[in-house]
Formats: sequence, C-alpha cells, structure tokens
Amino acid sequence: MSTISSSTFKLNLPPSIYQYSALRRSYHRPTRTDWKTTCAIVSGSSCHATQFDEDGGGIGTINGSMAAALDLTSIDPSVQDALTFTTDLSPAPTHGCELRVAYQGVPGAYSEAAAGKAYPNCEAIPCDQFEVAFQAVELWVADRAVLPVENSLGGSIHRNYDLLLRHRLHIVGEVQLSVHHCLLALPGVRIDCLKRVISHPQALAQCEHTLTNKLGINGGVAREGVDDTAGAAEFVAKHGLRDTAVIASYRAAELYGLQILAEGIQDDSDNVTRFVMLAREPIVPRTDRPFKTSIVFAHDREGASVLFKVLSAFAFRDINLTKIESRPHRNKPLRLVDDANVGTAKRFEYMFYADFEASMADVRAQNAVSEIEEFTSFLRVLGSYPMDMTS
Ligand SMILES: O=C(O)C(=O)C[C@]1(C(=O)O)C=C[C@@H](O)C=C1
Repeated sequence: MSTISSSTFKLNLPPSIYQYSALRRSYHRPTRTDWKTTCAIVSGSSCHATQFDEDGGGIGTINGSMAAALDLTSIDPSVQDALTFTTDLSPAPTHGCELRVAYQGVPGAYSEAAAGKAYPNCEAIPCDQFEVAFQAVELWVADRAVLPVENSLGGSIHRNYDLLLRHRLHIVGEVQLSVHHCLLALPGVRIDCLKRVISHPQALAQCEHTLTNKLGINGGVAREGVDDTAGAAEFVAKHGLRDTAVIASYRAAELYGLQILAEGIQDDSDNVTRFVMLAREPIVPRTDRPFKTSIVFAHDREGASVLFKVLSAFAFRDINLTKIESRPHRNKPLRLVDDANVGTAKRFEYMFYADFEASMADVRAQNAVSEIEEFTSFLRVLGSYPMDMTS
C-alpha cells in the first residue's frame, strides 16, 4: 500500500455526522484493476485526509497500516475508539441518489438549491469556501462540487474560473438557476431603522438599483459583503442584529426565522445564475442530446491573429461559441516585446476561457480543438457535458 496524497483542511460539515469521525471509502478505479482508498479523519472543523493505493478488496474498516499512516496516536485518546470504528462503508454511489454534493455556503444558499436542481436526491454538503468544496471532491469526502460561474446581471465570477484552472476536477454538468432575492430582517424590524445591508457581493450587486431607488435604502445605509447569502441570514438571526437586513432566499428566511421585508428585489426579474458541477472523472461525451464543452487556452504569439484563428476554427465548422472570457495569466503575468527603435514593451498575458455548443464526441469539436492546439501554447478541456435545457 502506498500513499498518494495527504493533506489537512478546514471543513464546515454538520457536526452531528462528522465530529470525530473517520471516513473510509474505497473505489475500484474504472481503468485499472486495483483500488484507491481515502481515509478522512474529521475532528471538529478540521479534516485530515489521505489517499492510498490499496491492493485487495475495497470495503472494510481502517486497517493497521492505514491507522499508522494517518497517525491516529496524535489524536485525543478519548476519541480514538470512535475513530477506528465509526467508518463509512458505503460503496461509491452510481446515479443521482445519495450523491454527496459539496457547495459553498450554509443551508438556504443558492448554491444548495443548484445542487438540488442538478441532483434531486443528493446529500448537499456545506463548505465555508469554494476551495474547500473542490478539496472535498478531490479527497473523496464528496462526489461532486457545485460552483457558480456567471450571473446574468453581475457577469462572470472570476475567482471560480481561476479555481477551475488550479484544480484538476472536470465539469460534468451545468444548471441555470433563477435567483429571486428577498430583503430579510428580524421580526418587527422596519426598513427605516436599518443601518446595514449584508449579503454575498454578487447578491448586493444584483439588487443595488432596487435597494436605492425603490426601497429608499440609500448611501446612509452601509452595504457589506460576506461569504454567502444564507450565512448572512444565519448571522443576523444568531446575533439578534436589529439594525441589519440581509439579501437572501425565501428558504433562508424560513430556516433562520427572519421576516421578509421585500420580495423579488433583484434588479432584473430574469436574474439567472449559471452553476457548473465538478467531478473527479469526466463523463463520457455523447451526441444524442445537446452538449456544451468548456476549454481554457493560452498563447504566446501576437493576440489578434491567434484569437481570430480560434474563432474561425469554430465558425468554419458551424459551432456556436456561447462564451469567451479572458483572465490575466497568473503564472506568466507579463510578456516583454521588442518594439522596433523604441525599446521594450510589457504586455499582459491572458488565459482565455471559452464555451461552445458541441460535444467532444462530435468530430467537428475534436477537429476544432486539435486545430486550436496547433497555434496555442496551452489548451485544456475543462469538460464536455449536457446543456441545461430546462426553462
Ligand atoms: O451566496 C449564495 O447563496 C450563493 O450561492 C453564491 C451566489 C454567487 O456566488 O453568485 C450564487 C448565486 C447568486 O448569484 C448569489 C450568490
């Protein structure tokens, strides 16, 4: 048995299930004859997870050598018994039911609703940061992560594009969720008593016009960004804040006992956020239903001609490009270019993210991607997945 990876990270999981527990899940690798096992030791909000190559059967209790590798001796002796015997022996889930889906936020967040729309019978696992949701999937604590990537009013959620590149998860699906915001406060609080409105920065941006012009909540009332909408509702309820309102969902009002001061306060009634679902393995692309493919690429030649060639690779094959977005290249931020007689110019380097409406099983998409690979310095297919066709 050899260790593949080992790391410790912070989780925000329901304490009743995970406080002082040890998860051991073994999976048969689809393309190989051996097994991979993840052991995750969770203590409070901290998780230590290790992945092993393991020969032999995949389901069982933590064995002696795993226990030694995980250094169970460093954990409080009073919980050691629980650690060794509280094992999750469930086999890898196959279809939508009982899939564990990690999302950023607490119950009542829109990301939780997106997880439920994508996988109706899933167990949604709250995480305090997007990065933790990625790690939960990488370390086999969750089977999928759900990630908001763009909103019809606020545009792209750039940080999440950067995370897609930094991690090696695959996009396996998308959902578009109508986001109807409510203004919430403790029961009895009036709009004219407010000193502060708190929410996720995207949610604040999606409601700014309505807050100021329709509800009369002007610049004298501070706006404060927090990690997620439902977390803001929980915070106000928990601390009994009577001068603070929250922008969050109807469900968050119910869960945290807040009253609804105003409903449908998003500046556009068709406010939609697009989420992508991430998994450790890509899905097998198909051609019997509409698929979308997401790619990211970079190039080290002059900008306009390369971009023109990329666009033509799709246009000549009649493939519809639904999105193209550039982000500064983190690892290679600048390129030095000799400008004749003048000196050396510094140009920003970019990564380009593009979505197109075709499956990687479609020969037109395969040819377009191979052509683009010829004149780009880097290209990765982030995923090829069924398009959300729901209204
Ligand atoms: O805070 C939440 O409830 C989220 O799910 C996050 C998020 C986002 O990141 O854009 C998702 C949907 C809405 O657009 C507002 C906030």
